[in-house]
Amino acid sequence: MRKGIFIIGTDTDAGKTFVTAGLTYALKQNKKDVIPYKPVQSGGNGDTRFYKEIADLDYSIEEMNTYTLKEAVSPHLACKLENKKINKELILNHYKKLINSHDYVIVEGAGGIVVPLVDKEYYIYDLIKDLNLEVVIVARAGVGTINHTVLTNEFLKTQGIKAKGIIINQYNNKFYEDDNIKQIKELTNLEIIHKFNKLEDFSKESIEEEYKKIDENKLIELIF
Ligand SMILES: Nc1ncnc2c1ncn2[C@@H]1O[C@H](COP(=O)(O)OP(=O)(O)OP(=O)(O)O)[C@@H](O)[C@H]1O
Ligand SMILES: C[C@H](N)[C@H](N)CCCCCC(=O)O
Ligand SMILES: [Mg+2]
Repeated sequence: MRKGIFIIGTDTDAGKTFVTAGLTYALKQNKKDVIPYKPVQSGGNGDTRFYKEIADLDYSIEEMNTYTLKEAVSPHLACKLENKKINKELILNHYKKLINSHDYVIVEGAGGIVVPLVDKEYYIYDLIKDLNLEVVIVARAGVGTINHTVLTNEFLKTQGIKAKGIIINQYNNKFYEDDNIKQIKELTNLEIIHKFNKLEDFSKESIEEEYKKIDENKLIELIF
């Protein structure tokens, strides 16, 4: 069976792209047919370039993305600045094509869960529902994450979107980070699927080293 998952963040810069590329890398290492998909990116095509470079993908940027917007601001505003309007049908059709031709599709959101794609009309959570996908939440390890993560999970519940678990990013071995994770577990009742360390050196080599620690089987079992 072909399978998709939607990666949401507790905020922009939480590490969705880093995690999406990591999951892609791990599945690819395991000889799985996987493609990452970023429906809407604002601030250029950095996310899809990152997937391509870090996971050594042969896919073109266009295969992995529907809308690239210039300004690094909320997609609804970035669209307005270019006189564009996101057409959800294009995204839904793009996703359908991918899920019909790959075993695993990993979809990355933009920013957090309540980000407008079309002003007053269409939000990231609407897209998740239209795609009929479950989500994985990417959360930071550091101070501020309890509130962000619990609010994200509570909002998902109001929308009837199921969270499969949480991936902690930028873990830096601090005592308060362990307590943050404990609090998040207790308050959300969600599984902590994986913990990615904070890398001092964000080079391809050290990123790959971090990705090699992923247990692919556990990942497939918990996410898909
Ligand atoms: N584990 C990590 N260790 C060190 N730096 C990291 C790590 N994860 C992410 N970063 C840094 O944080 C930045 C933002 O991460 P990333 O691009 O994955 O966020 P995002 O959630 O995808 O943001 P967006 O909403 O723009 O898509 C990265 O460019 C990198 O500099
Ligand atoms: C530009 C940034 N890196 C993302 N691509 C878009 C983040 C939108 C956030 C909107 C908001 O929640 O205020
Ligand atoms: Mg990103």
